[in-house]
Amino acid sequence: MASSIFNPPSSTTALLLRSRHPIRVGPTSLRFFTIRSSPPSSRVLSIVASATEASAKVIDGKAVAKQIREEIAVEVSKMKEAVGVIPGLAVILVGDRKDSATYVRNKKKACESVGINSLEVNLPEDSTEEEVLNYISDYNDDPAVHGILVQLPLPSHINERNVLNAVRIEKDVDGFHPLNIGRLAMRGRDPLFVPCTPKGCIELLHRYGISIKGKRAVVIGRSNIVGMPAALLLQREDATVTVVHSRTSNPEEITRQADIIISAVGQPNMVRGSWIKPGAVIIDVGINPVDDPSSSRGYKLVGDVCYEEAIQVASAITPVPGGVGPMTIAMLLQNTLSSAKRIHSFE
Ligand SMILES: Nc1nc(=O)c2c([nH]1)NC[C@@H]1CN(c3ccc(C(=O)N[C@@H](CCC(=O)O)C(=O)O)cc3)C=[N+]21
Repeated sequence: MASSIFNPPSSTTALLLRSRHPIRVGPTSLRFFTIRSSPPSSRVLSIVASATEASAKVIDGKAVAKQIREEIAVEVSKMKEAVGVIPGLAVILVGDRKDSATYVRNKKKACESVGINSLEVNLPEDSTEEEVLNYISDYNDDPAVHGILVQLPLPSHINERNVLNAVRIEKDVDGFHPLNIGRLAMRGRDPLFVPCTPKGCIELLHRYGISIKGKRAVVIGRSNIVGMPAALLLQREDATVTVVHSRTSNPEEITRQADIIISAVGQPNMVRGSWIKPGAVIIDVGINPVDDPSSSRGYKLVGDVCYEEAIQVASAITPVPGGVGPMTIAMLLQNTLSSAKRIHSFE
């Protein structure tokens, strides 16, 4: 799979070309350069004044995800042509949480858009653990299925650990199996799959030419599905990583040292402008519904980071929606394709 560093989608190409250099992570961001290089005439002074209310570059996850889907579609048809195999993703949804149903529908649509087969089973809320395990076992043995995803969260009477352990690691496209996580944590070892959301965060940094090596990174949140694997991935990319969590004293002070911030806590607008070092790059994983009577849905989605404040301080930031969310799904498709390739020894 092509994942070259200077390979942004068409809508961001212009921005990157204009800036000539990739974004510098750290206090010397381009906007300060603009200010210093302005001659001191009164007309220019007003430009300088507005430039100090700088605004960060917006990292367009939706556009990058679209480009990745296009790349995957090409690979899927190549594979079909060469070996007659179509990658297949099986999604297991238990219960009728509205948000989960929406995510599953979006995953299905995304599969269709790139030519991946999607199988879906929607089990009732009161299904037993055994019933869920039986479906997993069938998909484990089904040669048309290359990836299995059990939508989380599961109803509380089902043991998540037993369920995730049951997915064959060769089909664990979520990357949640303990053996995949264990390999991710070890130097000199490689997991078969990297969890989709953290992988999407790193892919955004790569595609925007933001270097990670030697940078100070702070991950806010330590969940098994985002925070912890994001910290492991950043460390594999040679960042110096600190994890800030609910029991951290001075989270603001620690976060302010970061060149790169990945926030995955699920608290709307928790990270304020004062938490951010000027020029830092912010990847906001939070997708938090907050009441909004002016919206037709009655709510809107906001991130963990107070966007209006952050955009004044950071050099680049992902929006919510349109940032990490679409990348999560693109990475799921990528993992499913690479699983099918590996199982059929293609490439
Ligand atoms: N086994 C499992 N794997 C997952 O990957 C998984 C899961 N369970 N459970 C739930 C979370 C959440 N998740 C999202 C994926 C895409 C968007 C997404 O595309 N969001 C859009 C907005 C969508 C909207 O407007 O409602 C965006 O941010 O632009 C959001 C959330 C995957 N998850």
